[in-house]
Amino acid sequence: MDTTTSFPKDKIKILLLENIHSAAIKQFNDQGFQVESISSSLPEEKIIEKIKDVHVLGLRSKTKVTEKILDAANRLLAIGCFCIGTDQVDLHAAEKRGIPVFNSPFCNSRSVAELIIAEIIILSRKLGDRSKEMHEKKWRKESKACHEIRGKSLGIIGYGHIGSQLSVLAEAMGMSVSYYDIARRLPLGNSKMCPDLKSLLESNNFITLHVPDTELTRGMIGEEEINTMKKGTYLLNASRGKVVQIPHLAAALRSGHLAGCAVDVYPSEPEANCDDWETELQGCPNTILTPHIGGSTEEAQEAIGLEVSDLIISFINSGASAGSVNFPEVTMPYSPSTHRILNIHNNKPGVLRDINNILSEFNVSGQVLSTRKQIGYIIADVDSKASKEIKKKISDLPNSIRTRILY
Ligand SMILES: NC(=O)c1ccc[n+]([C@@H]2O[C@H](COP(=O)([O-])OP(=O)(O)OC[C@H]3O[C@@H](n4cnc5c(N)ncnc54)[C@H](O)[C@@H]3O)[C@@H](O)[C@H]2O)c1
Ligand SMILES: O=C(O)[C@H](O)COP(=O)(O)O
Repeated sequence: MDTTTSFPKDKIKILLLENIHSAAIKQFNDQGFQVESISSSLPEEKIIEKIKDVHVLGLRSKTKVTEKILDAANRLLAIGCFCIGTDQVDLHAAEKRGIPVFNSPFCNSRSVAELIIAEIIILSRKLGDRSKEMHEKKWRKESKACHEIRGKSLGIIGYGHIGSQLSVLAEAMGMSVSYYDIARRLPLGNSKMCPDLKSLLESNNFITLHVPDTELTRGMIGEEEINTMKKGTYLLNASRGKVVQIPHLAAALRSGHLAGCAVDVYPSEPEANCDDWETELQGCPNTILTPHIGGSTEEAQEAIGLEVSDLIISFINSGASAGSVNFPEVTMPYSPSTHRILNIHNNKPGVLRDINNILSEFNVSGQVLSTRKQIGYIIADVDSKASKEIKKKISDLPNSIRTRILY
């Protein structure tokens, strides 16, 4: 392939935050890209300072990518969320600027499901308190209010990649499973769908949350929902921190209404490891607190690193946007001895006519277009002799947001 027109690969700058797995760094280095990897997240003002000449930003669940950051990111081609959640990125603002956001929709879902199974047993046998006592030289052997999980009931809120895997694992441990979801989901094994949230809350020994952070889920478990749960229920949250109203959870634990809880996510979380982090849940009985480690296994992080870096490399090298969460998904096989024009434009009537008026003067061997609410994305393989002229004409159109030329 003639690489005279593509942006030189060794000039492409990638900034990775939050200790993204070395598998991703290796993939980017193998492409000849420049990579800077930082183990922590960064506050908005620091990212604004660094983002000016960055082409790809990689992050996990902590880093907030705001419109203010995107306004400063005039070279940014793509964002990679090396995790499942993408609520930390202003997806609307990224779309408007023609910046695709890629994520890894399920590589760490098994890790979360296994953590929840472990925590259900730990809570049911009060292992957290027993272990803490042993470290304090206290021998406290007792079976009171300690139970097997076989024959107990698990209510899953959010029956997606994590919830459904958890359903199968819980049934394998002898639990009965019900779930509540706003979408129709295939019940796996003998699990039962609850018609509404209330019926799930009032009928399960263990209740676990596996929903995204959305307008609908923020604060969805508050005082009323906790009071709907039977006395002695256990609550687990490894979804997003704003889903459960912590003060009401802490009160229910201290009053004895809830028998225990396991929390992995919090309304606000530190940008890096620290020694002074506080939550109202500290000191509550039979309470397991973990620092957002649901997806933190070697297996999950390596798989995520490979998956998301592959998606980004493919977008940089061929314009393929499959796997993005906020962008029209377009891919097109390579056409030999052509140059590839990538154009992202405002999705307005007449734009395609203007582009095709330009392309119609030249030999086009392939063209694919897809649109979303705000933007359209077109890939066209054109005569390499005319590609620079075509790129300039399309780039100059009033509704063009970004136009690239490859090969
Ligand atoms: N603690 C961690 O380390 C960790 C790891 C991975 C994912 N997560 C979080 O868990 C969430 C779920 O992950 P997933 O892979 O299962 O996502 P998913 O998209 O596969 O499943 C989410 C499910 O929740 C349902 N849902 C959405 N809004 C709902 C509502 N208001 N009521 C009931 N159900 C609702 C959806 O229909 C979907 O079935 C992610 O969005 C992420 O925020 C946390
Ligand atoms: O969204 C996710 O996948 C989880 O919250 C994991 O986030 P992390 O990669 O920051 O651990």
